[in-house]
Amino acid sequence: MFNVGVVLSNFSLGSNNRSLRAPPKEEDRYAFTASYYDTQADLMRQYQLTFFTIDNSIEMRAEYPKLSLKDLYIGALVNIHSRQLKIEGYADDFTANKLNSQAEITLAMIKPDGYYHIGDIIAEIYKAEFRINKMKMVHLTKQQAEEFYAVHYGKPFYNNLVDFMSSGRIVALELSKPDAIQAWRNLIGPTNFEVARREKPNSIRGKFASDGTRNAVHGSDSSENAKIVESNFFFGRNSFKPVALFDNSTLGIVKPHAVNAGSAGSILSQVQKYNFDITALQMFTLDKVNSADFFEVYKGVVPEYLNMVEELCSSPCIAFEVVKDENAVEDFRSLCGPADPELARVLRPNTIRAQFGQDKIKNAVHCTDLEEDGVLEVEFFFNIMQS
Ligand SMILES: Nc1ncnc2c1ncn2[C@@H]1O[C@H](COP(=O)(O)OP(=O)(O)OP(=O)(O)O)[C@@H](O)[C@H]1O
Repeated sequence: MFNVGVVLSNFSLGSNNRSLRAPPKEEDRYAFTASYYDTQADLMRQYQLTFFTIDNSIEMRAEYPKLSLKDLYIGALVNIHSRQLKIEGYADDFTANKLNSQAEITLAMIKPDGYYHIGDIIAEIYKAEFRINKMKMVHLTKQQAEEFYAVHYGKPFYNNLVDFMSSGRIVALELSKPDAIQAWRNLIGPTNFEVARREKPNSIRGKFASDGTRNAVHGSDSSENAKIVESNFFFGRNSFKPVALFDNSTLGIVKPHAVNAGSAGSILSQVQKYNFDITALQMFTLDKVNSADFFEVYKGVVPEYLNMVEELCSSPCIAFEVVKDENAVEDFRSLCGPADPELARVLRPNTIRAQFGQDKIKNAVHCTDLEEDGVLEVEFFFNIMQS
């Protein structure tokens, strides 16, 4: 049972990292079967425990069909047997060489004038086979906009650019795929909106830019800028003022299976098309405790409770605050449709769950059930989880 397993943990007890050295010889390693009672999942887990005498290190190996190679990238949070692990780096040259070339990082931004096209732009990102590693809606202060665009300080368009970039909500996204920087710049099109419209009418700027400064999106211009400067600017700190309104609002979550299927952009497009305002948006990776906390009210009430918890923490989800002048909770529930997608396809074929849901657990989106819980659920993500 262990031959298709993943290394679950590798705690080096010696001073050197064993995996960076020559492979151990047979006589240096001793293998055992072992078990561990996982209290979170209420399950007995089976492992192969290997002990390496050469440096007193261990390896635990177990079958793990839920995980795939695409889930493992630098910065990813993965939940394995009720433990949340952060992937921090590559442990050997083979992995680094093989995966680095497959996963260049770029920083994309949907600028304030792209706000009403957030869903459409995210749909294009998935269609072009980028992976979204991180995503966060923020509202830059003037000082933060000046810092981000410091390289243009003194140019004639600088003040206008800073005013514009701090004038409304933006969405920052860390994207990856092979040759991501160039691929994203090709997808967004020329900086100048007139050139974009004339020469690349189907590019993002060709479709959505409206003047020299208001050109809908941003893209990094070099690998160093993307990772060290720009991604860090948005995701390496938490000093942005809150964007959620916590008023007349309700919570939506694009569930992990729908994120993995690349449907998040199309789902958000529908939300925007029906005139809901998306006032906060962020990708989260929940652990099992957070997921169980969030669904606590369903415990003992709906038979699917445990499966709902498992699905929500299985990989990244995208939470968003939805605002409407009145009836936000009820109207958004109506757009999502019946909880069972099979039923939704028969009764309400235009709803989100009818179009993107698979079954009662993987039903594409979560929406708040009760009027009085709308703001509370928004607070769970954009107050408690965010901080
Ligand atoms: N001549 C200009 N007039 C007005 N605004 C400009 C001008 N040149 C650049 N800008 C604004 O400044 C931003 C940054 O300019 P830059 O030359 O770095 O272009 P870019 O790399 O294509 O854009 P971005 O950095 O936003 O991806 C542009 O996207 C645009 O919003």
